Amino acid sequence: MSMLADFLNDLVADVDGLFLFSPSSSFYERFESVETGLVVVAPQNSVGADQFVELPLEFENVRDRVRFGLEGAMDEDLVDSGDVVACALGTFGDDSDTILRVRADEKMHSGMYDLFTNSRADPSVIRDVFEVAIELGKKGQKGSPVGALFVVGDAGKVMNKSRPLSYNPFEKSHVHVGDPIVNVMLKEFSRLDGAFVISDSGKIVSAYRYLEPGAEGVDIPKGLGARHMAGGAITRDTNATAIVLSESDGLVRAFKGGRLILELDPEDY
Ligand SMILES: Nc1ncnc2c1ncn2[C@@H]1O[C@H](COP(=O)(O)OP(=O)(O)OP(=O)(O)O)[C@@H](O)[C@H]1O
Ligand SMILES: [Mn+2]
Repeated sequence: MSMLADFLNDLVADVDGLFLFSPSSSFYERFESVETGLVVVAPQNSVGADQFVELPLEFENVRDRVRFGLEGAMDEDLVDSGDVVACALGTFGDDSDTILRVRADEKMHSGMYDLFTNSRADPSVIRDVFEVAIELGKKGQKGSPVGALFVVGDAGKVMNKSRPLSYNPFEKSHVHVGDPIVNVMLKEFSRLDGAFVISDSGKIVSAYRYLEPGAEGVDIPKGLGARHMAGGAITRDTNATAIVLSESDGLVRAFKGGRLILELDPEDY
């Protein structure tokens, strides 16, 4: 099997760093003293690594997990764009069963890391809302494209800067994003006007809100309409994150601090 050993050698030759994803402590200890550029990527830094990137959620998809780890490491200046790193991770279980070689690239800098780590709402709430938006974007509503606007976090302030367009179907309910039945409701109500308001912990506070933020100082790409403008602007006036599905181009965008920080095509997910 020397050819296979050669191949493995090639795979890790001249790398600038080694990323261990959720390593066990015994696995980590094997590398701890020898490697420079060692970065641990995990939900918690249970091994006490010096260089650590927190995963806010376990990405089932390996590409997403690696991309998130690299993006976090770039944001934290643990690697530079252009660096080539080896990653050790578990694809089928907790034990490391996979080695991959990848170049940290500005192109994989989607804003996802920043969105999760610097938002007020729980990372899992942001993820659940993304999933609803992506699913809606893929399927539309009964086959035709729909748009939707979700404002996540800092809900009290968001409510103060908005008004109802219609009765609020979530008025006395205590339902949360991520419950399967709620996702069905969100999709159903997305056909109607206005925004959903969701709390830091994921409670659906309201549907049908007309947002009235000040649009001053909002830096949003030209060509986006009122839904995106309102979604973007509310994140400047409050500490909310806005996740917007466009009816016209089908993309999902996220805004924070009055800026567009992420744009993705549901068909890629
Ligand atoms: N201030 C607002 N608050 C809440 N919802 C809004 C607001 N402005 C517009 N919308 C919603 O966005 C919908 C689409 O508006 P518009 O086409 O101007 O937005 P857009 O940014 O071009 O979005 P899309 O790409 O989906 O067309 C409106 O029908 C309305 O439901
Ligand atoms: Mn439009």
